[in-house]
Parts: sequence; structure tokens; C-alpha cells
Amino acid sequence: MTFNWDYFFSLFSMAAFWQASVTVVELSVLAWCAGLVLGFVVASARLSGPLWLKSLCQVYIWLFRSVPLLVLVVFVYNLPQMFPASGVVLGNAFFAGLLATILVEVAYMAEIHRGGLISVAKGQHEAGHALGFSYLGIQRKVVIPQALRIALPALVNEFITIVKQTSLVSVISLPELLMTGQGLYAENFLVMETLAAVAVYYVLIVSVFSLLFQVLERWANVQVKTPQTLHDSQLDALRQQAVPLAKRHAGEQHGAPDALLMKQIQKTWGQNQVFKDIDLRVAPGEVVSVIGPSGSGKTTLIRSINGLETLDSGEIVLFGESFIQAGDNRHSRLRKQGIRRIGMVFQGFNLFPHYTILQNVMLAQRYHQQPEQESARRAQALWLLDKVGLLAHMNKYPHQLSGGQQQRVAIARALALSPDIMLFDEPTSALDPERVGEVLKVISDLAREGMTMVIVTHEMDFALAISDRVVLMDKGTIQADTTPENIRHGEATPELQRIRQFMGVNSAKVA
Ligand SMILES: Nc1ncnc2c1ncn2[C@@H]1O[C@H](COP(=O)(O)OP(=O)(O)OP(=O)(O)O)[C@@H](O)[C@H]1O
Repeated sequence: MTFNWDYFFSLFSMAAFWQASVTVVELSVLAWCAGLVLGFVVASARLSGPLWLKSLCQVYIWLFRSVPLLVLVVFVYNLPQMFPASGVVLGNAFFAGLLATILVEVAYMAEIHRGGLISVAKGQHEAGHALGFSYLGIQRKVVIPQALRIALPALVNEFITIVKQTSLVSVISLPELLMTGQGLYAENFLVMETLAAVAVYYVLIVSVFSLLFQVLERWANVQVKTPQTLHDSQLDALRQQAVPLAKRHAGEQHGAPDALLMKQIQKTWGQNQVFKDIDLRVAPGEVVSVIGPSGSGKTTLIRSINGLETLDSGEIVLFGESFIQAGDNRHSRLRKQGIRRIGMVFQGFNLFPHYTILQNVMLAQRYHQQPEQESARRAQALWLLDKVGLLAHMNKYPHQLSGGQQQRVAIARALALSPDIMLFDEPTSALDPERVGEVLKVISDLAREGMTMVIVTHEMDFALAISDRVVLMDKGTIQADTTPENIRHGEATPELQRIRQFMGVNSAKVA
């Protein structure tokens, strides 16, 4: 038996096949888009909805991943027998096939989205929270763009699967590619030639969409962007546009309330009591370093100040106004307002990897839609980046910077909302030793400018050099709270002995 090439090639000028190709593309694109959106909704509900909704989503995914598409297509097409009213839509083979495909794809794509969503690091959510974003704001600006990028290759793969699965819809007589071919070879018996042409049509459709998706994946992949460092001439031009951030160091005048007051704070993790009645005051403009052995609760303390940890009892007051109380509503207006007065710098930087450095710094201002125009926001962001010595890198992405540079961007980002208090959680712990100095210098500059700061640090010399007070935490309590001057020269009390010993300070030697 010979292959009839003339017949084979004639099938590529046949209108019925091109019409069938359009049907396949329409069915695939509509099913994919619906699966993309509804799958995301199901995945989000499964991850963060109430228990009943989580269970419902789980049952949906289990059911529709288990039922074969072919069975579902026939079932949906025959539904009008039970519900005659549905015949208006489901009597049409295209809509019946589309609905069955969507039902299955929502289940598959929900699981792909779930993988993307849980891959977004916890620190990304926390960075959004620290910039005062609402839950939805964090999802929109931080989580969803990253989750979609992570899930994109799997989502593209799902599209290809859908294209091929459309052939199953031939079972309900929808004239897609396979059925068109079947109609032909039933008459002329040229099965091989007809099916070979059907295969080529599928390969063509998949190839065109693969190319389109490749462009999309390339656009979305920040890892392949070429790093751009600006030249001196470009920097001079940008500096002309830069405008300093308005100073907002609140309440430094005499008699002003404490910038931060922690009253009788208690917290336990299971059996572990991390705080036993912590009381801490920080005056406006004061720099307080928190030191202590590993596991003494320093990080938990600083995270509690920013509402990232809950309290079992006690209260946190900012500039005389109650900010956080044990058991209060995490979404209260007072909390949200307070969080925007606090800038937080994390040990692991937590920059947003899908935004450039400039976009990272501008994001919070854009989100909160402050009255300034976009150009004013940009001018301030340029100034902040210049202040931390990174203007030349403004168009790069976080992964294109060193750890020290990333941490300096994180400081600029936290400063962009003109906070009244800056919190630093071991800002240099994740850095190579040669990068530590550049970050400490930026913090020292802020201290000189009068910024109120609470710094958790293991850098003892740095703490002594820039702090107004050093606080030693251990065993859930504040064991010492004193000035660097006292630590160096004060009369030896048990409290001073303890902090000197911990800091490795020999008072006689230092004096
Ligand atoms: N999410 C959590 N769940 C349970 N226990 C926790 C959690 N976070 C911290 N802890 C516990 O709370 C205690 C204080 O932890 P924390 O991270 O605040 O200490 P730290 O002083 O900052 O330590 P280090 O200097 O090593 O960073 C530790 O015993 C730790 O195991």
C-alpha cells in the first residue's frame, strides 16, 4: 500500500479542516482562560478560605480529577435529558464540550496555582504587611504576580494538553479536527493520510501557541533580564530630578510621648514562654540596640512591634496612641495606621524579586496613593536610592545585586513611607563580612539624622557606637537596659557586669 501524497497535501487547502482548527483553538483558549481564572479562585479558597470552603474545594478537585474527560463530555451533553431547560446551552455540542473541559481544567489548574501560591516565600507576605498593604493588596502586588510566574511553565503545558484533549469532544459530534478526519476516511478509506494530516494540524496549532508562550515566559522571567548599571552622565541627570524625602521624625520636642512603649508584654510559643512581662520605652530620636543570646526572643520582640506576631497579653503604644493590644483585631484601622509609621528591615531583605530596585522603593507609595504625583514619588525614590548609594543600579532586579546592596535597597524601601520609627532585625546577619560595613554605615547615617530606631544586632561594637541605649534580653526578660557610656565606664553592678560579659567589653580596657 502506498501513501497518497497528493491526497495528503490536498487536505491542507480544505476549508473544513481550517474551520475545525478554529474550533479547536476556540475551545482550547476558552477552556484554558476559564481554568486559569476559576482555578486560581479555587486554589486561593483552598489555601485560605474557611474550613467548609476548603473542604468543598478539595472535594471538587478530587472529583473532577478522577472522572475521565470522555465520560464527562458525554454526561454533560446528555444533561438536557434530566434538565430540559439546560438544553438551550448544552444542546450545542461546542458549549457542552467547553463546559466539560472547563470543569476538569479548573481542578487541574487549581492544583498548579496552589503550587505557585505556596512557593511564594513567607517573607514576601511579611514585607507586604510591613509596608502597610492589606491582605488583598499583598495578594495583588506581591503574591499573585510571583505565583503566576512560578506556575507559568506548568500552565503552558496544560494548554497543550487541552489542545490535544479537544479530540475527545468528537464523541458528541462536534466537528473538530479528529471528527472532520473521521468523516473523510469513512468515505475514502485513506485512514493513514487523513490521520497524518490531522496530526499535522495539531502540531501546527501547538507550535504556534508554544512560540507565543515562549515570548510570554521570556517576558515574565526576570532572571534573563540583562543587568543595567547607569553611567555617570545618566546619574548626574537623575540627581537633578531627585528630591529629598520630607523629614517626619515625629514628636522630638520636649514633653512628647514615647515613640514606642511596650507594656507588660507576654507571649508563649507552646510551652516556651518567650516574653515574661516585657516593658520597653523608646523616646523619639532614640536608638536602642537589642542584644542577647540566640533564642532569647529578640526577633520575636521586633516582629511583635510591627504586628507580625500576636501577643498573649500587654499593649504597644506608638507616640501616645494605642497601637496593638493582645487579642485585638489584626485588621483594625489603628493597627494599619500604626504599621505605616514603622519601617521594617528584615534579616533576609525580602525584596520583591519581580520588581526592579526603583519599583521596589516606589511600590508602597504607589499602593497608598499618597497625594504626590507619580513624578514626585519617583523623585523621592531616586533620592533615597542615591542616599544608600544605589542609584546606578535602579533598573536592576534584586537578584542582580549583592546581599549588602539588597539590604540597602530594603532600607530605602522602608524609608519611602517616611516612617517615624525604623526596626532592624539582624540587618547584617545574612551578609558576607566584607558587606556588613556598607549596611552599618547607612544605619549610622540614619542615627545621626535623628531617626528613632530599634535594632536587633549581634554587632557589639556597632551597638556601642551608635546606640543611645543597649538592651540585653535573656530568658524572656530584659536583663539590662543601659547606655553605652555606662557599659564602658559605669560602676560595676550585676546588671552592668552581665551586659559587659555578654558584649565582651572590658571596662578598664575600654576606659
Ligand atoms: N514561629 C515560631 N513557633 C514556635 N516557636 C518559635 C517561633 N519563632 C520563634 N520561636 C521560639 O521563640 C524563641 C525566641 O526566638 P527568636 O527568633 O525571637 O530568638 P532570637 O533571640 O531572635 O534568636 P537568634 O539570635 O538566634 O535569631 C526561640 O526559642 C524560638 O525557638
